[in-house]
Amino acid sequence: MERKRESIAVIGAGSWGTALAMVLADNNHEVKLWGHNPEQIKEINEHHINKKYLPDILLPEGITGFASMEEALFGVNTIILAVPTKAIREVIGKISAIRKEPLTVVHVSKGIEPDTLLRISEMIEEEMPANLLASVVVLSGPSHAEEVSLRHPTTVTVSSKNMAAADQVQDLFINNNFRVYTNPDIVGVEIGGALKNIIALAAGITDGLGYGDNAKAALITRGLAEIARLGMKMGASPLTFSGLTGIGDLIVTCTSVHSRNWRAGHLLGKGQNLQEVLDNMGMVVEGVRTTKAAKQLAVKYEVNMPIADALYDVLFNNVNAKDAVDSLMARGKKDEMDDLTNVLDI
Ligand SMILES: NC(=O)C1=CN([C@@H]2O[C@H](COP(=O)(O)OP(=O)(O)OC[C@H]3O[C@@H](n4cnc5c(N)ncnc54)[C@H](OP(=O)(O)O)[C@@H]3O)[C@@H](O)[C@H]2O)C=CC1
Ligand SMILES: O=C(CO)COP(=O)(O)O
Repeated sequence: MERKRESIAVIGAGSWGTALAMVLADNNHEVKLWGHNPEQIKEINEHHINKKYLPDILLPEGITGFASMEEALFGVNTIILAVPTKAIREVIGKISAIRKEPLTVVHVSKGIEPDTLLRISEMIEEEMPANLLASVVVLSGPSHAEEVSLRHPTTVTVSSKNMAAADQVQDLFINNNFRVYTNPDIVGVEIGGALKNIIALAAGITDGLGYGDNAKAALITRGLAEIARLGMKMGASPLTFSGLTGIGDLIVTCTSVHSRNWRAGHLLGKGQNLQEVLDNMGMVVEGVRTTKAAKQLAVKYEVNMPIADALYDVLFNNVNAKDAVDSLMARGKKDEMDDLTNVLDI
């Protein structure tokens, strides 16, 4: 494929920002990787390694690290925003204070903001002055940074209210290891990506409790049902939940040892408390904060979300993990398609 070389800034030098910077560098783009830790940026520039996040990976020469946001943004029209959800507003604020020209913002984070209940593209639209924001695109799907950095086959989806911008982002990233699809359903893509982390925490918990594949299959399937119920009420297409950002991301996050959400859940299931777990992770566990948002969304949209509710009780109300599983199993009888058919009106 004939590809125009572009200068692109990746904002956030954690696992995902670094892995995506590698994909862009492999595609011959000039990649400016911004991080807020000058020591880490020095290490990236001098040794081509991001020791904390991808310790065994040699970064391509096409990636240059920047600790100055001003320098990172100079001469770029597109940024990849790869920081945890809770840092989005602060980082967009920094960018907006510096930038004079419009930017396309590609966000790759998976979360929902508690209290405002905004999706990430909505947070960006709210935080960034309209004259600086050309388009917001989301890139999401089943994609652990550890495997992307090894150039293992990976598929993701891009979505936007402006699908011409999503098409351009597809062209920036797509290559023979990293296959990028488009989907115009931005609500479904963002909701699926954010809420699968809750189910992955729950799957880690059941694994930690010593339960088996039956329990995990139940969580993935019934988790998808509750994500779809909520997503459809929020305006998503039901079809999106059968795609990469729905069942695809649920499978990878609930079954992979790379998943921080699964790993955190596993430690909880083994008996550690939440603070101990988070202190030991050293990386973002988005599902914890998203569980608070999901609990609020379930109330707002009047959707039944028993797994999210049970997880909320384990995380924030000191409910014992085994007791939470027992209560889920002891609920009243239901039809498998209850609530889904109501929302679909069939
Ligand atoms: N890792 C993965 O495989 C995937 C992750 N994602 C999503 O990408 C997002 C980022 O995750 P990921 O890269 O994995 O997270 P990591 O924990 O690996 O890295 C987070 C990065 O963001 C930086 N950061 C945190 N707070 C701020 C801030 N206020 N200002 C500037 N930088 C900050 C961290 O810096 P410091 O080192 O100083 O803490 C670190 O460099 C999440 O929403 C995640 O769900 C999506 C798909 C795959
Ligand atoms: O979103 C991811 C894979 O698609 C990464 O999941 P974790 O944040 O649980 O590691």
